[in-house]
Amino acid sequence: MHPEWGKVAVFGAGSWGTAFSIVLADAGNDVTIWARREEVARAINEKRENTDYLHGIELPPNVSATSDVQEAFDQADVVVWATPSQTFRENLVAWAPHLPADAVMVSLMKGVELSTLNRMSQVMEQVTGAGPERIAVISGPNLAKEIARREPAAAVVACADEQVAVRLQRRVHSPAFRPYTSVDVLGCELGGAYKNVVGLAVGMAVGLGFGDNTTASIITRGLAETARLGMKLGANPLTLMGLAGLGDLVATCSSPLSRNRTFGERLGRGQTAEEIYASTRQVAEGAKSCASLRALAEQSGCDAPIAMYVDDVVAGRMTANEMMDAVLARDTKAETD
Ligand SMILES: NC(=O)C1=CN([C@@H]2O[C@H](COP(=O)(O)OP(=O)(O)OC[C@H]3O[C@@H](n4cnc5c(N)ncnc54)[C@H](O)[C@@H]3O)[C@@H](O)[C@H]2O)C=CC1
Ligand SMILES: O=C(CO)COP(=O)(O)O
Repeated sequence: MHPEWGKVAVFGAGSWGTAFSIVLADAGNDVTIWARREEVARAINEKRENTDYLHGIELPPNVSATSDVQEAFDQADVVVWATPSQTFRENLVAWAPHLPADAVMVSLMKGVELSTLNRMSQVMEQVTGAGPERIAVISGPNLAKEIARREPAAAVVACADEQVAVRLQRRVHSPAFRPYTSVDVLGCELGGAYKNVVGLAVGMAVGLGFGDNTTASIITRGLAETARLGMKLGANPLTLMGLAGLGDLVATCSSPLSRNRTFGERLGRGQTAEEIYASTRQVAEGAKSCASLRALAEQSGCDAPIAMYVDDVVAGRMTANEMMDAVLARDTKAETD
């Protein structure tokens, strides 16, 4: 390990927390993963594998795991959050008293809290009282399985303090993972949450049997919708054209590995959200964030038909087929309105 670096604590031993630990380890960090279940921590330490979430991937020797919060934080100067967004606040309230005072916190999560419409950086700020120089986001086209196989990929490291972003960039730059810096935390978070909702809509189109014209149209209008809300909220539109916006949108909407796209595909084939939830324990953030992004758009006076209709389908108020008809029947307008 680098002589000036502390340890990195990764909270969440799901697919992304585990895959990102490989990036961190390959970049030269000592990593401790906090796992909610002790047997997952034990499997990581003894079998060098997270059999539940990343089967068949051998973890590097500088990754260990624990289910003890204090042990996970010990010696950490960077803390990475990789749990589902909707339960993050209650988790963080429990973890915050043990958080090392100067540690920089990094969110890998891609969702907007339903009860408050807050982004994860806002939750971090509210619960821990940390300033913007200790709050960062890493986001991009990063499907966990591909990252775990060390397939080349890039992402954005965003922090309001550019020097902190540059320091974090060094901590996550591995031979297969190329990070770019940004100061646009809001844009990165919005891009990450919105692409999941658009991924659901694309999945529905695929499930209904439609082809590439349909999916390309949804991706493009999804990006327009993301940019419309993003600009209203103060994001840099170029962020939404970058890796945390367009890049992630393309990866999610094109890949059968995406849980959001798969969730949408099953809705398109006529399953209900409840049936899908009952058959998987993996998180599809868009199924919840469609409602928060819809509400955020309504609050901002922004037209957001994709978030609105996806929310209606997930909530069972409309079928995927009815959604496609409704989208096409909307009043016509100029493309750039
Ligand atoms: N899987 C991927 O390819 C990527 C995922 N993300 C984001 O990372 C975040 C985590 O996703 P994944 O790791 O993929 O999810 P996952 O479903 O694979 O794993 C979630 C992890 O959180 C834990 N967990 C679930 N509920 C919890 C609770 N109430 N309290 C504490 N821990 C809890 C689970 O035990 C599991 O370890 C999400 O916001 C997702 O959008 C971001 C980039 C890539
Ligand atoms: O965020 C991701 C890829 O960047 C993962 O997407 P899913 O959550 O849809 O699998």
